[in-house]
Amino acid sequence: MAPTTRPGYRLALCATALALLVVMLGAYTRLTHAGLGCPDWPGCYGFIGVPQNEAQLAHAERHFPEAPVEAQKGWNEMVHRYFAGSLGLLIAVLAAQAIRRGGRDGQPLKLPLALLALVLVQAAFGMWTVTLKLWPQVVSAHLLGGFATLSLLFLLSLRLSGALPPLAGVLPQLRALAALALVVVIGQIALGGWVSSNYAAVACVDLPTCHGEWWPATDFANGFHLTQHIGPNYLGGQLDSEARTAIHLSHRLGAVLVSLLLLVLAVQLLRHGRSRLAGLLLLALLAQVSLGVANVLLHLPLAVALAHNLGGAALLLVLVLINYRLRVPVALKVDSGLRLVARGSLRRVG
Ligand code: HEM
Repeated sequence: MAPTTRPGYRLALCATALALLVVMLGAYTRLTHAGLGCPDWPGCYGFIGVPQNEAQLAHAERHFPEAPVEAQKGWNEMVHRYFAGSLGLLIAVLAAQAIRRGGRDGQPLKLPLALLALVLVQAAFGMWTVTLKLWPQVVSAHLLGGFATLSLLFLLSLRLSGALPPLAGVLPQLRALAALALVVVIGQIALGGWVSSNYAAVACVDLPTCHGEWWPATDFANGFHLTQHIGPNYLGGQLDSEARTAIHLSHRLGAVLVSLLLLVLAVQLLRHGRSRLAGLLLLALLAQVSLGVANVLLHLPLAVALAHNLGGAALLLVLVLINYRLRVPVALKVDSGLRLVARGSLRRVG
């Protein structure tokens, strides 16, 4: 039986693609040091675009003397905001449609509502990113929120796609392993955000050693002092070299842990006949580790840093897909007279 998609599927898919673009634009803004390209929010020096003519530039100088206009950085920031705003509207439409359908016929309701709440929180974090002048805690939370929005939209698309999940029983251990892998990858993404927002990417420029040593001088207490408030302006980073080294090394060690765990998961998927999922996982992992290594050895070229961000998103989506495939969230009728009644179990009907 060919799977039939549910209403809202195409819109959810468009929103997922747009979320990926917004995440990439956010990374571009961060990596081009344009996070403070507009010193206010939601406007830019009080305008809906970047100040251009003489009167607007004079207004900007009068009201924001400490932040001279840099048109390119301003546009990087504003383009990200406009695309993020459009994504918010799209999610609001998805939520309104879900409310109208009232969760009938297995249509998701809680997920679109959770997405709406999340995108509103993201808007607030976007504002704090600017008003708290790139405080790393806020920048990292904003990055994680972006990845969460993307993953949940992808999950919504999967649930609306109507594709039948595999029928064969799945071992609870395999499901638990996949769930653990998802959590660990989220942790690694958070660490990556912390590296980026603390400008620790080039804290070590050799690999696998750092400063020519296997374990150089590090300061974990300051590197992970989450309530620290050094400022006032965090652009370019404020931590000293040893604290940045600690952050950088943690992300490397995290990558080793992630790789080992994902390799075990891939082997288990293969053993359970899920070779395509295993292949996808290995491909995403290999690409992400290679891009991470290239980031270090080539001293963070913009294109590689952007691709590493995209790779993190791809790895996350692959894990969402695997976890979804290993679970059976809704009752689905199938031709053979078998009905899927609960997570992975089969019952004959009729
Ligand atoms: C294995 C899975 C990995 C994941 C999921 C991951 C994820 C991430 C993410 C999400 C970021 C933040 C990007 C941004 O802010 O735009 C990041 C940053 C970074 N990662 Fe990874 N990473 C992984 C492996 C590695 C490896 C193996 C290395 C190198 C040894 C590495 C080096 C870096 C560096 C240098 C940055 C900072 C880039 C910047 O400042 O923008 N990563 N990582």
